[in-house]
Amino acid sequence: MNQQELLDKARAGLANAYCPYSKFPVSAVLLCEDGTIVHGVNVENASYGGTICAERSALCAAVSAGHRKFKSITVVTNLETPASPCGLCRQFMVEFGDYEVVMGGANGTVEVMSTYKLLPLAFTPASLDEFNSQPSK
Ligand SMILES: O=c1ccn([C@H]2C[C@H](O)[C@@H](CO)O2)c(=O)[nH]1
Repeated sequence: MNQQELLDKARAGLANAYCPYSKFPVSAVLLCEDGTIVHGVNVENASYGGTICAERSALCAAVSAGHRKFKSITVVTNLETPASPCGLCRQFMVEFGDYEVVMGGANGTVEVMSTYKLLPLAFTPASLDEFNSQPSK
């Protein structure tokens, strides 16, 4: 599946976003290593704090279905220029390694980064592995 097809799928998903409070739909599409596509949208909550972003929504759906390796995540909003994932989503994304983050704007602009580039000096599972292998632990 090429970049444009993923962007189109993500854009189609915007209609499913549940965002009655912010009215800011976000849609994400994960391309899993085996080619499976998993969608996610932001799901807001009357408590506000219970809101889950589209990126984390997609990752939770993918992991729940048994996927842990990803080639890319494609994120779109209705902003003209590409919006980039929030800090919490960056941490959530990097948990599963280094893969492409494709951000698409409504004006057709596309920005491509990676999970590692979006979160420099990230705290990752490797940090805990290092700790657990310390003899002094
Ligand atoms: O990376 C982000 C940033 C924000 N949102 C959602 C959360 C909320 O529903 C709305 C406004 O912040 O956008 C996402 O889905 N992903």
